[in-house]
Amino acid sequence: MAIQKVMVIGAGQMGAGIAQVCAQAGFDVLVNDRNEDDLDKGMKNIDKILTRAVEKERITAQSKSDTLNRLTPSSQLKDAESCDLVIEAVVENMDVKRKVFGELDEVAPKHAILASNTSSLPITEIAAATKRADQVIGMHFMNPVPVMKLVEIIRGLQTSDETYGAIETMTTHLSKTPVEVEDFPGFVSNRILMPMINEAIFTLHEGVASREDIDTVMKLGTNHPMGPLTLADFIGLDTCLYIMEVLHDGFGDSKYRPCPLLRNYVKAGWLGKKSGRGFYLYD
Ligand SMILES: CC(=O)CC(=O)SCCNC(=O)CCNC(=O)[C@H](O)C(C)(C)COP(=O)(O)OP(=O)(O)OC[C@H]1O[C@@H](n2cnc3c(N)ncnc32)[C@H](O)[C@@H]1OP(=O)(O)O
Ligand SMILES: NC(=O)C1=CN([C@@H]2O[C@H](COP(=O)(O)OP(=O)(O)OC[C@H]3O[C@@H](n4cnc5c(N)ncnc54)[C@H](OP(=O)(O)O)[C@@H]3O)[C@@H](O)[C@H]2O)C=CC1
Repeated sequence: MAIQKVMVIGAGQMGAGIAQVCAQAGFDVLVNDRNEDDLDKGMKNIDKILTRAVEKERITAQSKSDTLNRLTPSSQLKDAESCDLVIEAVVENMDVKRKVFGELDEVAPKHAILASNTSSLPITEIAAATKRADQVIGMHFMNPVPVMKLVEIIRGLQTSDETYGAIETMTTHLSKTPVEVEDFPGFVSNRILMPMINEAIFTLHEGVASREDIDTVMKLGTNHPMGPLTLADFIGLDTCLYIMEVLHDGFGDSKYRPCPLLRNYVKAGWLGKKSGRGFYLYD
């Protein structure tokens, strides 16, 4: 069955971006969050990004209003009963994701595909919380979603070819490039990116250079658009720590141990740009 209606769960930075690109591609989208304030903030963020796109003449005012009309806020998982695809983008925690998938399995129609935007967690284990493991898949968007062209598509052990094909087609429809990846911790993107970020944090922790100089070296010396500490703040330090823990546990190799400074910052509530403070301060 063709995908027409989508629910995105979690209206944080990733969920809002995913909802936006789905609506821009013509899908009807329910934007779900358990927290009314987060939901409101997510919807306002989408409006802000679309307004900026109109100002820059990248889209028309009509296209902005058509996109907004396709987006409907939702505060109950039960609303998934009308959807063909659900994309989960809640916190990077296996227990939380398994709970969401278990509940979704009860309410989503039998034909619906359940996708996770997880950065690193095993899709096979998330799928095992449902009775439709063949219809569960990883659909890993990159941040910021409206700008970044890649989606890693991760097959769990039981993901069917039909499910894979539907998500590959959907990804192309969103004007993104799909790449098929096996279900290994951190997939490809974060297995490579996150140890680099973690090493940058060790470099700061050991006093090798200041935060600004570490970022400058990687920006000017290796042409990265953002330095690794700025990028960590942008991703969210909690998410970076969760991903390092998944790599560390998943491979059992000490080379993935999270830097103690990263742990301290997360314990302090310094989660990066989203909390106003990480390696840098934000307004
Ligand atoms: C953790 C995971 O699981 C996986 C991940 O996602 S890892 C993170 C992957 N992402 C990255 O590595 C991002 C690295 N950074 C970059 O590519 C760039 O710095 C950036 C695209 C974020 C910003 O680019 P920039 O040139 O520094 O700034 P800026 O000129 O303001 O923005 C460039 C364009 O992106 C758009 N943009 C920037 N931030 C945006 C956002 N949050 N949402 C939507 N659009 C955004 C701007 O509107 C601008 O569009 P135009 O070209 O039409 O003007
Ligand atoms: N940040 C990034 O660069 C990237 C992140 N990802 C992945 O995307 C996912 C989300 O990350 P991100 O958007 O950054 O996180 P955020 O913290 O910005 O947003 C997560 C949102 O999900 C909500 N939420 C948490 N639990 C539930 C639940 N049970 N039901 C409904 N909503 C819930 C949170 O609300 P509340 O505040 O109430 O907890 C919050 O609004 C993670 O799996 C992450 O690994 C993937 C690619 C890139």
